[in-house]
Amino acid sequence: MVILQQGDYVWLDLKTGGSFDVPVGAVVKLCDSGLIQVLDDEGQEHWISPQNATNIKPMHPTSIHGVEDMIRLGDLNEAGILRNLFIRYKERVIYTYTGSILVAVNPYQLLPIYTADHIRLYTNKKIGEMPPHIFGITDNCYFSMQRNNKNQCCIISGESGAGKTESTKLILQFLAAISGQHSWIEQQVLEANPILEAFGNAKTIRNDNSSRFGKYIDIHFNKKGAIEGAKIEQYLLEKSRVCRQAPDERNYHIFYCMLQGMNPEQKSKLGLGQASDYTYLTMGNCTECDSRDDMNEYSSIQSAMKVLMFTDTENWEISKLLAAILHMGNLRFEARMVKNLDACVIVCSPDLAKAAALLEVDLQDIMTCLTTRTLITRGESVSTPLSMDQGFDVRNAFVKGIYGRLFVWIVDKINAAIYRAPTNKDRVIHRSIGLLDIFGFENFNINSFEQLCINFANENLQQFFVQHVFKLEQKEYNLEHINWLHIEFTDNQDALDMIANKPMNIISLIDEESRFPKGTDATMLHKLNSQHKFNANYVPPKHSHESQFGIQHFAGVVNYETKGFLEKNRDSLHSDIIQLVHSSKNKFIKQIFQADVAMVMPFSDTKSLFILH
Ligand SMILES: Nc1ncnc2c1ncn2[C@@H]1O[C@H](COP(=O)(O)OP(=O)(O)OP(=O)(O)O)[C@@H](O)[C@H]1O
Repeated sequence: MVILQQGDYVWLDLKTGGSFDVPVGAVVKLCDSGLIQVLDDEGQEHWISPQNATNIKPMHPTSIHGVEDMIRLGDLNEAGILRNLFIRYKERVIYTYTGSILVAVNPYQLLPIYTADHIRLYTNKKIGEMPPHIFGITDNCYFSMQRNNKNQCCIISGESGAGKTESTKLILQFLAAISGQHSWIEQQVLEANPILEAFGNAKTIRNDNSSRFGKYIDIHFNKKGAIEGAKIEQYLLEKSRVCRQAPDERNYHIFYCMLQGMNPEQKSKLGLGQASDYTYLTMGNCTECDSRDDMNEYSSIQSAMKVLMFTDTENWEISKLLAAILHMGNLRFEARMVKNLDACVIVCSPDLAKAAALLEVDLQDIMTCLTTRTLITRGESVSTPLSMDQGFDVRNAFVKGIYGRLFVWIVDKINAAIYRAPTNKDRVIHRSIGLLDIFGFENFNINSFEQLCINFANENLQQFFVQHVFKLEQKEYNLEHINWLHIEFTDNQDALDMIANKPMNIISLIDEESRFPKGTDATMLHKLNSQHKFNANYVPPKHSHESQFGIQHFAGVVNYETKGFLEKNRDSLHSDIIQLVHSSKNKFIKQIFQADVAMVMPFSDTKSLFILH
């Protein structure tokens, strides 16, 4: 039995029955009148009868005022962790350690904790010597690299809007400051961010500046510890956003910035108007974003591009492609019937002419490519009409293809400026810190192929964590015959095996069905069900007409809607589009499609046979 006194801190289990039901912290206000009166952390009063006192448990002293390192918590459970973060957050303390992990809670306001003084205070200090801080963990990382001559890596993970990108920028800022040279290369590394954000970030309902791609920045240091270069890798840009945005969301910032910031003369050369003129920019019914200044951003992007050695010509070529994308988005299709087959035509419009002019392709060729498809059977090419929906799909795939390749080209261009491959001599002293800024686990009302890819990436990160924190650590204890209490943990290896490792895994079945000409989302789901229905990590649809399947991820079950899965996975352009690019007089578009065009094998004078991955 628990005897409580006024002023005691307790855990109060309200058992609300919700999916996220954890006890909350509370303080005892009265307990001499039969009932116990408690006030919880959120300011709610509760009267508890002694019979219900099982709902109340005394709080460990470490949880009462919170701790800087949660490893020290006596109540090391979900409630203990959440309360610890909560009471610190109320005091505007956003950083807390859990051993070598830093937990950051987004303050959504500028706190005065990133000044030059803070940089000085955290430089060359041991973890624990100063209160938890992103600079503290970065300093630790930098000095481990220097002292132990070992490459380091920071993994930054969290849900959208949690503050990953801001944290990455703060880490970079600290590293630039302590590495001490303020060199040109250092400035170039810092200026890569505005460019990446312009082309890879967008306003979503959760975050006005949401990164729609993952990135890994490897920062290289010379033997004196100064930044001497960096290399950026990008993953999984959300290309669908170029053609479609959910309500209250925007397309990539660069489009709006360009329309606001470009001078009228340039705009008229590109035939551009304002954001509200373009279907691709208005699908979310939102062309402006309160927290952003598109016009000013445009000039920052321009100067960052100069720092990263984008020439004026390259810059102009990029603008031409962006403008062409906007004009393509305004094309109108009309349905027709041709020889009893669904067909379509493109309505002649200034947008069509402008797109053709900017892409430097024949107007008639664009029309043909977007409304028909050439099939090659037994050496003969046959043209079949596309339905209006198919025409839209081909147009959108083309546009996504341009934007996706443009993004890759831009990252390559940045790398050309900031990356210097180490010579053999350098390799010995070459040291690096890698920063992984990657999308966190996602579970929306409707989850699609993108969420499967994102959650798969997170399953891998979780396994990395499980390996290092539990498996390898416990193995070492055993080897050294250390007496220890086995720690229970959930190993997600089985889920990973089912998704991507074992034969007939989910990804391989999706891939296989995507390559199969007659494969549909439904046939794919059928194969997934037959293969995995008895796997504990697979949740088959309850009814045969359902188009969803579920996966038991480490962070919970996610249901995936399979409609559209194969189209997204195929993601390759049909051969006529590659042929169109091949015929273009625009050298830049040819350059960004280089790898695809190289796959074109001459077949006859006018037609080609394509082997696409
Ligand atoms: N340390 C911080 N101090 C002040 N504001 C912050 C901090 N971290 C994040 N924010 C605010 O939160 C917003 C969202 O942060 P950020 O873009 O870094 O999230 P994210 O985790 O990278 O999200 P996404 O996955 O959508 O890209 C920022 O634009 C900024 O306004």
